[in-house]
Amino acid sequence: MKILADKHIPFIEKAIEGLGETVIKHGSDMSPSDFKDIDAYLGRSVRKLGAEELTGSRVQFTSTASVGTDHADTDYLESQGIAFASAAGCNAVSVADYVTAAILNLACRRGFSLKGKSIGIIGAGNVGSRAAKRCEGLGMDVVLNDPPLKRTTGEEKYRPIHEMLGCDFISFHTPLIRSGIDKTLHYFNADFASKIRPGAVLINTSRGAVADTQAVIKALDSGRLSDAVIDVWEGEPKISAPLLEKAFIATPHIAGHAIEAKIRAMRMVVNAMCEHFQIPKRVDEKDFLPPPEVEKIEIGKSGSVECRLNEAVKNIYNIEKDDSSLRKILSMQHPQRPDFFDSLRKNYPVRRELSTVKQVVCPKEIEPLCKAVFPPAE
Ligand SMILES: NC(=O)C1=CN([C@@H]2O[C@H](COP(=O)(O)OP(=O)(O)OC[C@H]3O[C@@H](n4cnc5c(N)ncnc54)[C@H](O)[C@@H]3O)[C@@H](O)[C@H]2O)C=CC1
Ligand SMILES: O=C(O)C(=O)[C@H](O)COP(=O)(O)O
Repeated sequence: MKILADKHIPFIEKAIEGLGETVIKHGSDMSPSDFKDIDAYLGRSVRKLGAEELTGSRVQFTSTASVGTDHADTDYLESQGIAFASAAGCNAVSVADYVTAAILNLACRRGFSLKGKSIGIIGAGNVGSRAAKRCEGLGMDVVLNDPPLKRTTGEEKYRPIHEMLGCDFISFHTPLIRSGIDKTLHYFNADFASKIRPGAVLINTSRGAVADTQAVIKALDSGRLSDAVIDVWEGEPKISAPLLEKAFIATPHIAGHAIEAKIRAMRMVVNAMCEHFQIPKRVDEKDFLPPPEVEKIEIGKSGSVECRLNEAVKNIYNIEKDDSSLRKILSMQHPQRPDFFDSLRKNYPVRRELSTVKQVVCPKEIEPLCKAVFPPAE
């Protein structure tokens, strides 16, 4: 068996050792000829996957170590009888950590309290539902919107979109869907912007093209949006410099990049491949996870709750570092920028999920908030 795998799936070489011939490359360095004589492909979201790569290939099994599958032509794969696996839910905790870190950071630096602020969560799946729980725990009013879940479950907790237009924060957690009744392509556009609460905050950790870049820039310029937290960008790795300049927090598509999430994704796709080929081997993420780095965090006693929690979170995940790394792009020549964006993602430092801290010493009066920010490991 011959396997083509993305070099930046952590521990991939070790995990597939002994399973056959392996070719390990970074996704953006792979060319269609790399796919010709392979049986299995273990990829990431950085490389598209469809007819161009697979026509004439003998590949039987393909996969992506990500949740989003918009880079893969799943209709084509199905029509060719090629198996395809993704890593559903692998990084939901990591993205929820990111949203928590972003909201606390924004509230602290802008000097407002989160208590009683409202957030509309569009897409209440693995990420959205976890982000919602954290926000509720922080005292925010949460409105969920998820028409597909509303249709399948009938549950009242999924509200129509117009009910969240008045929210202080709007956070996107949908897949990128290009057409049909659940289309999310350019969901945030000029029309949407004209209906939201003036001064709202936009958070986009879903896919760049869920928001129309020009509409976000205009909404920031006009004050329709007071701030934006942008992790995902239209046309990555070529990103909009004007949006980067205007965003309050801007990061290089790393919300889901906690090491736990990446190893979970690796485990899911390798095991799916072994199952497909009826190979008895299974990998276990415990064999790859490094020990937690931070044993104990003490929450400070002075300052606003938001700033104290923000400082506590920074002990494990400092979102400001990711933001300032990305802003270095602005001092570079245009042709160098996409490679720099890519390199920040390829060489992302080890980041731990917030739940890995063993002990959080928290003043009694804010205990529920500490629990929301540092939830028990799942
Ligand atoms: N920035 C990052 O690093 C990451 C980004 N993502 C992106 O976030 C998305 C969500 O991730 P998960 O929660 O794990 O996926 P999920 O599949 O568990 O949840 C997505 C939810 O969106 C809902 N949905 C679909 N169309 C919708 C619409 N038009 N309006 C409202 N809701 C809609 C679905 O019913 C589903 O419940 C992924 O598809 C991916 O594109 C995911 C992980 C990491
Ligand atoms: O899972 C997803 O969807 C994401 O957006 C991941 O964070 C993408 O990770 P890579 O495939 O770029 O490693």
